[in-house]
Amino acid sequence: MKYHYTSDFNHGTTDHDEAVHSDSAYGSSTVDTDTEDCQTLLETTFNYDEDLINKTIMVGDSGVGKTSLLVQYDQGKFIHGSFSATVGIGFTVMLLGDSAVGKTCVLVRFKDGAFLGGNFIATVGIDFRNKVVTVDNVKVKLQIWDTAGQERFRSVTHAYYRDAQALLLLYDITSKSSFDNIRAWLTEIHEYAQKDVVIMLLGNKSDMVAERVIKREEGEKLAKEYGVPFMETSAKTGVNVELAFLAVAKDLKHRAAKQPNEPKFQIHDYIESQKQKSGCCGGYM
Ligand SMILES: Nc1nc2c(ncn2[C@@H]2O[C@H](COP(=O)(O)OP(=O)(O)OP(=O)(O)O)[C@@H](O)[C@H]2O)c(=O)[nH]1
Repeated sequence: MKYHYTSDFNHGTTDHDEAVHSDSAYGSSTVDTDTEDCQTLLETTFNYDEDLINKTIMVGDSGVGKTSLLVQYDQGKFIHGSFSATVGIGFTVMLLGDSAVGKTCVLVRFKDGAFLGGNFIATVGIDFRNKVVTVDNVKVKLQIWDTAGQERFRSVTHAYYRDAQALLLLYDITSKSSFDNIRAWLTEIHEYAQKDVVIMLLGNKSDMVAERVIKREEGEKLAKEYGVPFMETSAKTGVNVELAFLAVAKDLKHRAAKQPNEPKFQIHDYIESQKQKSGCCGGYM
């Protein structure tokens, strides 16, 4: 079982803390504990309570130790000599979609450049990781929230929607139900997310050519209907993963720094031009 909680999660009232390690922005890799043991542990000790969700924001001068305090709280250790100023401009990106479409794998591919193969371990609750990217010579920190696709965690993720500035909505090109559910996800997004949130539709697992059941054109058509950009990605091969995050970062950065007379950033054109540069595949809207 892939067990995640973030520092936003109140975990003071359950007794899972010692047995479970967090895999957050400062963690190295996803922690896979013995599946059966952890499943039992979860069933017996994880009493999810919506009321326990809270948020803590740390403020203070640069260098006072905010990041170190968070690492200490999150991992129980102090990282010596690791000071690097947290960059000033940052955005929150949320990954959404049915369970097993590949949200965690896409995030790990983007963050660590690796593919999490092997047994599928469903995310519990919500996890986050940070990655700094450079957009037009400006460092932009993306805090990326990986949500659990399973229905039973839906109320947890709802609580986070309104803080997200961009949403990457995934389906699996080998799963018709995950594609069919995209409309329901978009309805939910319109209900809970900010009105001007950046949305991108991703058809993941494009490497699984033989198992494909959703044509690229179907993804393109749906994206067009909702007026959102679209790409097919593969967490396994890495195709279009970085481009998806960078396009979103660029769009958000342009919005944040836009002068009154400056034209709006055209995310569709950007994606197209980047794909042509890399000679890459994958559809877009
Ligand atoms: N071939 C292939 N397999 C993938 C790809 N992305 C994910 N997978 C596999 O699909 C399964 C599910 O991946 P996850 O990333 O854990 O799925 P998720 O969307 O995070 O699922 P939840 O945490 O339950 O919401 C795993 O077995 C992955 O190895 C991909 O691009 N290609």
